[in-house]
Amino acid sequence: MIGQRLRGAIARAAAMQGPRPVVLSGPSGAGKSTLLKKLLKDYENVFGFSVSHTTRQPRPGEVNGRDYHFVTREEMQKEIDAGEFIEHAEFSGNMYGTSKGAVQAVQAQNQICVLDIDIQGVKNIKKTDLNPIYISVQPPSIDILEKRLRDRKTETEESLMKRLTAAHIDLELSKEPGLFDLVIINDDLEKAYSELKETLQEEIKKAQESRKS
Ligand SMILES: Nc1ncnc2c1ncn2[C@@H]1O[C@H](COP(=O)(O)OP(=O)(O)OP(=O)(O)O)[C@@H](O)[C@H]1O
Ligand SMILES: Nc1nc2c(ncn2[C@@H]2O[C@H](COP(=O)(O)O)[C@@H](O)[C@H]2O)c(=O)[nH]1
Repeated sequence: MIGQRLRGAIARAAAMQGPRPVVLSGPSGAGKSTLLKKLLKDYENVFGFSVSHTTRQPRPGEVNGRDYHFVTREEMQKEIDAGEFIEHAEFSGNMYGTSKGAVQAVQAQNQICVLDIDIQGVKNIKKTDLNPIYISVQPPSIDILEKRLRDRKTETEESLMKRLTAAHIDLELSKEPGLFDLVIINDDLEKAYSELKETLQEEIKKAQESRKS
């Protein structure tokens, strides 16, 4: 009886701390967005996506304000100078960044905030008090990564080369001990997704508990 009460109190105390945000990083084309979309679909009210700003052009099907806030370099620099960003980075010839507002919008909904950011973003978020779970999604090989990026048909030959160069750097830097809490090799999509869900189980439970109370 006492044991049960204690267990209940511990569960409530853990839930009160609130779930930690989640950072998904890894080379462009590794499968972050694919995994994230599955997570957002399966746990609609549990996770919320931190909508980044970018200066790159929208791809067909991308919606301003849902996939990214698509802005000009001048607009983004102005907001950075005004202190509105938690982190920002130059990637493959474009600026990307997470605004304070993007994270606050998700947290205001009581959802677990998921950030999809490159490795420079990871290093910069480490300097903040956000305290997320850091996950690196990686391809089984560079050749497979190149094939996935080519098949996605979103890149020019030039931007593809830039992304592959960045991928080599990412895979090297991500070996730093302690930088990531988990590395997922996204070979089989369902296996990778199961691994992601399993790692986030505790945070999912916390979020579901806090939504009940
Ligand atoms: N396990 C997998 N097996 C085969 N193809 C996959 C797998 N995971 C993702 N893909 C495909 O690889 C391509 C790249 O995936 P995705 O766009 O999710 O990568 P990403 O890491 O989000 O890239 P970026 O950082 O550029 O946004 C997509 O066309 C996706 O459908
Ligand atoms: N440091 C940040 N990196 C970000 C952010 N939003 C996205 N990204 C990363 O950029 C690349 C390319 O994305 P794509 O949509 O053009 O393919 C990818 O690695 C993303 O993770 C951000 O806010 N900050």
